[in-house]
Amino acid sequence: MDALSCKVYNTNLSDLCHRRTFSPPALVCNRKYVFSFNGSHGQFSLHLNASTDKFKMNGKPNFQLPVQERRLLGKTFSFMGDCALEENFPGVRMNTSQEKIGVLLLNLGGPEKLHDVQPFLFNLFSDPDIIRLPRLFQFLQRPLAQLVSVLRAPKSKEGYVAIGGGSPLRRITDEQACTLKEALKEKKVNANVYVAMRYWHPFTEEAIHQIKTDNVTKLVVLPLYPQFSISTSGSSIKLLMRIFREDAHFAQLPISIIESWYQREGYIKSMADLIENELSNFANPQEVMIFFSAHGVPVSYVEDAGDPYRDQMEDCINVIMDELKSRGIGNPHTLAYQSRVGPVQWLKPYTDEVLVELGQQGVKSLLAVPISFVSEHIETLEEIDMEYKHLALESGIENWGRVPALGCTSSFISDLADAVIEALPTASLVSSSAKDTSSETDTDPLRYVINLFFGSILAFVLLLTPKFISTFRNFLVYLM
Ligand SMILES: C=CC1=C(C)c2cc3[nH]c(cc4nc(cc5[nH]c(cc1n2)c(C)c5CCC(=O)O)C(CCC(=O)O)=C4C)c(C)c3C=C
Ligand SMILES: [Fe+2]
Repeated sequence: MDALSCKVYNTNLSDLCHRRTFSPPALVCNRKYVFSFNGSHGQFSLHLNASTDKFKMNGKPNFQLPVQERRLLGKTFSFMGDCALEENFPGVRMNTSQEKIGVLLLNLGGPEKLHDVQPFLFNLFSDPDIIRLPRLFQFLQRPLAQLVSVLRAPKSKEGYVAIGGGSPLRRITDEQACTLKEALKEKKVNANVYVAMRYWHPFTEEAIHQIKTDNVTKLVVLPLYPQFSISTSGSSIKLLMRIFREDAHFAQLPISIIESWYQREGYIKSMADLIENELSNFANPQEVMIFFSAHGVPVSYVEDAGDPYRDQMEDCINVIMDELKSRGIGNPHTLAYQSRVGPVQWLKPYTDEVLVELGQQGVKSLLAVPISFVSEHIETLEEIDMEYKHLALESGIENWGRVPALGCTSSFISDLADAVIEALPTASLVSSSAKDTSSETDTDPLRYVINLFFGSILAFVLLLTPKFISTFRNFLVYLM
């Protein structure tokens, strides 16, 4: 490891503008080298694939170091010109016996029995990242969650009854955790893999407790959502950061958080494999419309709160379609958003409306591709397989297919293992000084009383306005 010397010269990037020495590569796997250094904008990791000569910066494949001349000389890599990098190949490294690596998988969680549905919905709607109330009204979050969960529960239960009486999410996530542990082991990394659900068992707090008990010395946090949204990975990461800041144990633990990974080659190729495979089941594969259906979020998340979800989703689909094109598959495709809840505007176009339009336009064969989630769940098994299939057939579409969720597909899990390995060198201490403004209201009693006082007055005034009354009525009608 010490034999490494790795320097970058004269690049025009602000963070690489000085001569820098990188860390030794923390792990080498299939000739992939990962170096890290602290730049003025935070910690960076540089990924070098010695087989393909390609660089990745902080997991982004499009990042190109301005390299003018490259030479591979025996055991020395030399990059000259704008950037130079030299290293002696250090050989394969296993994590040491003192090092205990933990991988924390983040997921949503789902009710296992019908009896769990209402409390699960209460947990979901209590999350300020799911129902985003203006600051002054945040004290209404829990009463509103109680009301909405009770009203929504009967409709939700119907869905869970249709898929066998409960969510398969816990079982599938546990299987993914086991398979990931095995994949890491094959790549010479011994790690424990933990599951943290946001709204049902095993809750995030349970996983955190286990990580402490096991004396994990380095942690990689991996959300099981390919694309980032405030409402999914964002909410789970926010909760984790709060726990980490409040627990002295985690102040000493190097942690690396992978926020999104939809652009990873292994994921893209695995999705393309599934699509290619399902297309081959149609009588005329080249005529099939590839219909990506993503879970929606309210438009305000993207347009007001800066959620990158829509951009990442569109980018993800473009990359998958490029991969398919490179395999000679040039089918038409479209993207729509499903599963909206409540009276606000959600990302458009809506899946149900597009299906009807496609039927009217004469599309006869359609392959539905669930794209925002990597395991089967109520919205694939009930909403897509039952409701949307029925709607599509009614609208004139004759041949229907659906791509399965990735689940434990080996190429996909192997890629997740690579993502974990690549994230290890960037693990660093979570700053205790970073301020979490979302919890301020809960912890500052004066602010809470002021909010309660003015919020109650505002709520009272609003309650009397006709617009509010009709919005609220729509809201309830929509939920039931
Ligand atoms: C990327 C995936 C998801 C996003 C984005 C998302 C946002 C989001 N969801 C709701 C409301 C509900 N979601 C529900 C279930 C549910 N949601 C996701 C994924 C995303 N949600 C999954 C995987 C599941 C299913 C879990 C399971 O049991 O299998 C539900 C409960 C089911 C129902 O009643 O329809 C609700 C409600 C909102 C409001 C939101 C964004 C703000
Ligand atoms: Fe959802």
